[in-house]
Amino acid sequence: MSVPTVIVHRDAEVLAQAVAARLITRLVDTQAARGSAHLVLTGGGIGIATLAALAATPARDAIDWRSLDIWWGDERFRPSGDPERNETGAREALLDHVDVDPGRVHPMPGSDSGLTPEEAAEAYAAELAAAARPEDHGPVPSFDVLLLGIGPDAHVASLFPGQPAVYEEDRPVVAVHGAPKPPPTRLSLTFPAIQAAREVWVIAAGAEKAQAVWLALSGAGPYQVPAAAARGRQRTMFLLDRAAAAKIPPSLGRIASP
Ligand SMILES: O=C1O[C@H](COP(=O)(O)O)[C@@H](O)[C@H](O)[C@H]1O
Repeated sequence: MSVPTVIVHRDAEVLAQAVAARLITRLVDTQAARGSAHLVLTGGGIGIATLAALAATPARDAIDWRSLDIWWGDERFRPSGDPERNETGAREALLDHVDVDPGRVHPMPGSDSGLTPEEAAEAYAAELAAAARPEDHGPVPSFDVLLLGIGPDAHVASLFPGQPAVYEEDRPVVAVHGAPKPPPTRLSLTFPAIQAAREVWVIAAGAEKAQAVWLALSGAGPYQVPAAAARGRQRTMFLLDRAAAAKIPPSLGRIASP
C-alpha cells in the first residue's frame, strides 16, 4: 500500500475545484492509456461539491464520459431518488449534466429494489465481480480513482469505528446496520475493496474533520480510525483545506494554494 501524500488548499471552494481539475487529468491520462477508466464516487459535503465543481468547468469535456465506469464507495439504503442517497446527490451535481453511458453507471441498490440490505450487498459484489478482469487479480476492478470523504469520527465510506464492517476481510461489499450517522442502514465497500484501488483520494474540508485527518495520518489502528486504512495500491492522497489540516504537522502538508 502507498504512503499518503498530503496537499492543503486554502479553503473548501479551492479544494473542490483543485480536486476536480486533478480528476480530469487523471481520468484523461487513464483513458489515453487504457481506453476506459473506473471511478468510485463518495457522498458528503465536499464530495458532492467536488462533483459540482467538475460539472462547472468546461475542461470536463476532456473526459470521455461514455468510456467511464462509475461506482459508489457507499450508499444510504433508501429508495431511488431519495435526497439522502449519495447517488441522488451525484446525479444532481454531475451525472445529469454529462454524457455518461447509463449502462456504465453502477449505483448501489436502494431499499425499493426488493432486496434486503444483505442481498443488495451481494448483488453489488456480483456487479463488481462481473466488471473485474483477470489482471485485476480479485473480485473488484482495479479502480483508477476511489474518492472518499471522512467523518469527524474518522469513518470512510460507511465503515464506522468499531462496527462489524471494519473487520470484514473477505467480502468486497457489506450491509451496515446501526450506523451512528443517519440513516442507520447502509451499504459499503470494505477495506479489501478500497485497497484494491490504484489511487485513493481522501477529501476533507472543515475544522470538524481536523482530528480525524490527523489520526488517519498518525499510525492509528483501522478498527477505531477507519480512515487510517484508506490507502491505494499505487497512490494515496489526502486533499484537504487548511481547516481540516490544522492538526497535522506543517512538515507533512504541502500547501498548494497560497
Ligand atoms: O455518510 C457519509 O459521510 C461521509 C462524510 O460526509 P461529510 O458530509 O461529513 O463530508 C461520506 O464520505 C460518505 O460517503 C457518506 O455516506
